[in-house]
Amino acid sequence: MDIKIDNLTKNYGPQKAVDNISFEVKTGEILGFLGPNGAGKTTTMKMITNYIAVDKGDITIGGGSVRSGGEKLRKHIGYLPEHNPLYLDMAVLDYLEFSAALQGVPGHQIPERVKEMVKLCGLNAEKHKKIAELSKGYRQRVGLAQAMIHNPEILILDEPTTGLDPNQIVEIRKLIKEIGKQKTVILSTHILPEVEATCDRILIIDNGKIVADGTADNLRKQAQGQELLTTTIEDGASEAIEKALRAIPSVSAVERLENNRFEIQSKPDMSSKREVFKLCVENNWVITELTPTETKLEDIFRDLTTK
Ligand SMILES: Nc1ncnc2c1ncn2[C@@H]1O[C@H](COP(=O)(O)OP(=O)(O)OP(=O)(O)O)[C@@H](O)[C@H]1O
Repeated sequence: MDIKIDNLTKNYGPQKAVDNISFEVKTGEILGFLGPNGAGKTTTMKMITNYIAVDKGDITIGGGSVRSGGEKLRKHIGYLPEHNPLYLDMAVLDYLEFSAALQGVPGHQIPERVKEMVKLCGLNAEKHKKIAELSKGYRQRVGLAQAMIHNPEILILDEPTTGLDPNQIVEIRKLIKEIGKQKTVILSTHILPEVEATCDRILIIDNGKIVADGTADNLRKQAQGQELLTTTIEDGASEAIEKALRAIPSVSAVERLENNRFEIQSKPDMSSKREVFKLCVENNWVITELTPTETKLEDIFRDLTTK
């Protein structure tokens, strides 16, 4: 089920939280929603899940507008809110049965659905415990199970791995990736490697506006523009090597990192690899390292959101 967002705007009084954004998410796609604190991620997610009303613009889910059919559309959506509200006094199984009934799962299907979610979310060993007795990570798993209990076609996950230990993070990411093959998933996070590990596409929002939309590779390419190489060249004096590198016509800047290790920036749309190689052959210098430096997602994020 596809989600289409058209010119969506939300204000809280004078505070503009979401400012005229448009994007689409297709079935089978996992979209990573990134942005600094207060960027508008949760507000957007709350509008998609119909927890708060849209001010301007529209959201269509499977072709139906949230403006006219919000209640009906809710059954297609599973939502893990940022603070994962749970009934702490309930046992895991009771809570999941209760959530299933709330979400309109027919009574005779509830035991089977609960069983499936317990298995999928790795809750078997904890299923008889009260939620209050669970660790943070297991509470998060219960939140995920609750979000998926009615087998929704769309999953909206607000910071799903917050508070999890590294092992649990890997497991929950695996789980989301698996689920995302058939469903439409939007997840927000502050953890940049998480987006690379889990998401097909990244949307970066800042001050209520979309500032980037694409795959991690695309964003990197856009940000890179210029080739950046790290090289170690041996068997020559570092001053002479640096001078010769600077003289290569395609090179725009050279920075010496350590003794004979340099960072070479090429001019826009030019590559210096072959010239560096030829230079070393001519001078009997030996290249022991020549690697293109990847722009990190962190750098792209900082670049786009700290203006
Ligand atoms: N109920 C509210 N009343 C007034 N302002 C609000 C309310 N909820 C959010 N805001 C404001 O709207 C803006 C967007 O907030 P939102 O919670 O959507 O950001 P976010 O990207 O989810 O941030 P975070 O990463 O910190 O969770 C912020 O300036 C915030 O202070």
